[in-house]
Amino acid sequence: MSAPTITENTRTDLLRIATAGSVDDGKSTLIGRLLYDSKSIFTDQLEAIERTSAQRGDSTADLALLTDGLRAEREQGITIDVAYRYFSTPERKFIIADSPGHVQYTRNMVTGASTADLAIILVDARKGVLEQTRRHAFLSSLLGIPHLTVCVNKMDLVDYSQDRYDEIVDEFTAFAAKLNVSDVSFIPISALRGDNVVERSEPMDWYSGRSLLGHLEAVHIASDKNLIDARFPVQYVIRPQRGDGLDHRAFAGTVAGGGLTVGDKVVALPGGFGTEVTRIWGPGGTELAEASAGQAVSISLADEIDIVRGDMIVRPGNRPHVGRDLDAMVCWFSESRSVSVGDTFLMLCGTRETRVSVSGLNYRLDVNTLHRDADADELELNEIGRLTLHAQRPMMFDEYRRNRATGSFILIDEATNATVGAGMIGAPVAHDSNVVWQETKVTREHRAYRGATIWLTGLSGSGKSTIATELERRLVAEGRPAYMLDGDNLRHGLNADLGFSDDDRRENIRRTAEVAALFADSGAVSLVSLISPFAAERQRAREIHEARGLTFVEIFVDTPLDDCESRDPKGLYAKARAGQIAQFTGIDSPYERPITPEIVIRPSDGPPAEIAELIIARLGM
Ligand SMILES: Nc1ncnc2c1ncn2[C@@H]1O[C@H](COP(=O)(O)OS(=O)(=O)O)[C@@H](OP(=O)(O)O)[C@H]1O
Ligand SMILES: Nc1ncnc2c1ncn2[C@@H]1O[C@H](COP(=O)(O)OP(=O)(O)O)[C@@H](O)[C@H]1O
Repeated sequence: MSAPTITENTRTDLLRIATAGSVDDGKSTLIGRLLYDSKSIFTDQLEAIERTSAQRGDSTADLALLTDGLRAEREQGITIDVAYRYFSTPERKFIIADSPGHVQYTRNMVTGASTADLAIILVDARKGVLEQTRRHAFLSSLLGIPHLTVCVNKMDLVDYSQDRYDEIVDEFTAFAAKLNVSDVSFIPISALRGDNVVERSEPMDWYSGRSLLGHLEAVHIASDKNLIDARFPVQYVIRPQRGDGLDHRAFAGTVAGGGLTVGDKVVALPGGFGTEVTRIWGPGGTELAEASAGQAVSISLADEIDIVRGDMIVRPGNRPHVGRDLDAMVCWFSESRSVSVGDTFLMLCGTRETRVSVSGLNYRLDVNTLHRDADADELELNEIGRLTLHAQRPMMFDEYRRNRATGSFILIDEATNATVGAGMIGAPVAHDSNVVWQETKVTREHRAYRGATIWLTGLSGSGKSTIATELERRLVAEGRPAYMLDGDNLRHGLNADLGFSDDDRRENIRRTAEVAALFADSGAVSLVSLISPFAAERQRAREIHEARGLTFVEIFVDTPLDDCESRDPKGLYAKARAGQIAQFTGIDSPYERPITPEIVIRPSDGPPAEIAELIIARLGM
């Protein structure tokens, strides 16, 4: 049976709208007007509103009752802070997140707006651009909402004055220039009277643009989505049940970027093992050929890899950052506690949860002036600042501006389980600049042995590990401290978060070089057995040693690819040839041969034991 293909799933038929503004700005009325004039209100609701308005003696239906009714519901159950209203026209479907404008505005706006395509900012024509307007505009830009629509409301109360409107447009434009928003539109409206909401306004014939609804129907959002970076955070692992026809485990989740197609080569992070997508199911179990961002699907993979909730399936050549240190803009929500350096929280980033500690508060931002206060030592309710966080286990993430789903997280108070903050990731952090080198009193002269690093490089199966094992055995037998640092083994622990992309291999080599240098510094002989395919990285490993006065010996285990492949001790070449492992060195990932290694070993040099003898003799150990 052939699976149906979804070629175009950009979901441009749905527009998610966030609204910002306080009750006084007429937000409820505006939403009500949109629903009312686009005939989206259910008749029974409408009758109830007309009844209530009549009871109050109002001459027209008070549309704010539509959303205020929701607010009353909300007050009973504190969990729903953001109300979602749905309506549609023949052009499009709309979801409006109505976040109440009270004291918790940051939380509500962040919660309601984080997936929004467009934010409506309401400005009262009489009051103009207020502190709150700037705050909302800033939050919208921070949240990466691609389109901003400023509705200058209550135009009827300023006699539909074009001058007043132009003044507000100029003032807002001047502020927005400092923000990172690419698309800002302005519409003069009267939500109460319906001017330019759904129908064009007669008294404002000087305005030639679209009505708000016309604008919402027309705004182009297809190109806003990240269709490039395939990201599939695993939410659940579905194990096969007897008789369900599933012969493999399946992994359920929502595609958080790009798309996945049956047959795609993928890797599961942080483990980094490569495999292939074999099947994709949509909701209700329909089999699909592909899935794209926003779709909830389950997938199965060709290999039985150990994947758990919180892991991420991505394409081998396009990976998110994997790391434990990151920099983020954090909005603080908690009334009961502030955040400062040293605090710990649970971080939920996509489906992955880990404990984090705050390792730096770089600055607190004044959202009105955009001034950065670098002296701030905490963030309180509704404040926004840039924090550096250190996670207990590796996190997979993208920069927020690249992917809002994989670039955001929430912070949870471990004691109360309350969500206390939300963050938008700026960048990974390489190291902590506040760390200084701690000198020790024990120098190399005090140690019984001078250490060194013997670095074996070569293709997989070339014999690096076999030779290193022989060397280790001989040296230890002679009482020399020696320790083998094998690529495979390190990848089970220290380097478990790394895969086989060029970047990950570089990091793998860098870390291993650092560890080898520490062992060598302690007086041991580090026996590194790492493919280490890049000349520049091997050179860096050498420099790490030489900078500390440590001996570094590069041994090139020069076994031709054909020999390695016919040995194939782990069956990996066969898998790589069958396309089951991507980026395999020598097959579809490069190996740069060393030009001037200290020693070159060839298969004709004899069995591994003899080779080890030879090396020890050559090095005079
Ligand atoms: N795609 C791909 N390419 C190369 N190797 C792969 C790959 N996937 C898994 N493996 C297994 O991982 C071992 C290599 O790890 P290294 O840390 O030495 O590699 S590297 O230095 O980062 O290039 C290597 O072990 P060795 O055979 O001992 O070298 C393989 O067993
Ligand atoms: N000099 C050699 N001559 C013949 N076979 C070798 C030699 N060195 C290693 N081998 C064999 O080749 C394979 C190499 O595997 P391994 O040492 O794990 O390579 P690598 O370190 O590159 O992963 C082993 O099965 C080993 O017995």
